Amino acid sequence: MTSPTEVRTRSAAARAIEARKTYGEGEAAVHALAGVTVDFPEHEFTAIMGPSGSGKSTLMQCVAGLDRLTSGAAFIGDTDISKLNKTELTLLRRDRLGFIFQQYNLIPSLTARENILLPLTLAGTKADQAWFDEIVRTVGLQERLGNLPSQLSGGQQQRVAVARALVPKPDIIFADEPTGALDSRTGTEILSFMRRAVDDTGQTIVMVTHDPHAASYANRVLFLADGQIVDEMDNPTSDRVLDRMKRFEG
Ligand SMILES: Nc1ncnc2c1ncn2[C@@H]1O[C@H](COP(=O)(O)OP(=O)(O)OP(=O)(O)O)[C@@H](O)[C@H]1O
Repeated sequence: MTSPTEVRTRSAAARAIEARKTYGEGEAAVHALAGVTVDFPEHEFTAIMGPSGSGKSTLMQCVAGLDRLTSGAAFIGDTDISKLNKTELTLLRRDRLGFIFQQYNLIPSLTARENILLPLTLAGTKADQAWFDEIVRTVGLQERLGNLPSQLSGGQQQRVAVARALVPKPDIIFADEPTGALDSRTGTEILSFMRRAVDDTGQTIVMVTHDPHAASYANRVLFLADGQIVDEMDNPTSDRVLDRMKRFEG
């Protein structure tokens, strides 16, 4: 039977419906999201761009259950997360979502292997060994699994974070400026790997970025301004994204 929080949606891994988020009250109110309706289709890589303060992180955080909408609804698959309590939300994030942030958020006292396996350890489940090996090989960490984060370069630490997000096979991965702290070569490697995860394993990724090059790895770019989606672009190239971003400055 379908519970009250389940509704039929098409093949969206996540979606927002009339999403509004207001900080503060009265004259001081900031409408970080001013009515956003959007689908994040399964097996696609979506980038979210827009000027500073346009609401990118707020949209991602509210769809990923890290923050609550003021009104409207956010869905992960068929689950209306605005109706979940705190514990249900924590479990949903743990069991169904993956996260990659600009700061890698690795546990300093755990090895690379333990960090990668942490979400599964917390959930009390075991890794699919073949899948773990494949991910580790693809991100090139075979020789580094026994190292602590402090013994790894920034790029290697972000590879651990990407592997940690992918190993549990989440329904969707949310990435906030995942390459923001990396040099361009390492950033490109990470983006290529994220792209391959979508193409080869059917992963779904939503990524907030300021970088037109990073956005060019996506299937589609959403452009936000003043808390609203003002444009979108399929099959983006760096140049087309850059041109579109320049129009925000005019
Ligand atoms: N906790 C908060 N309290 C008050 N205002 C907030 C809070 N978080 C965000 N805002 C405001 O909401 C708006 C949207 O912020 P958000 O961080 O989503 O933008 P962004 O597009 O991700 O920006 P950036 O590119 O600079 O990271 C901004 O005006 C911001 O100042």
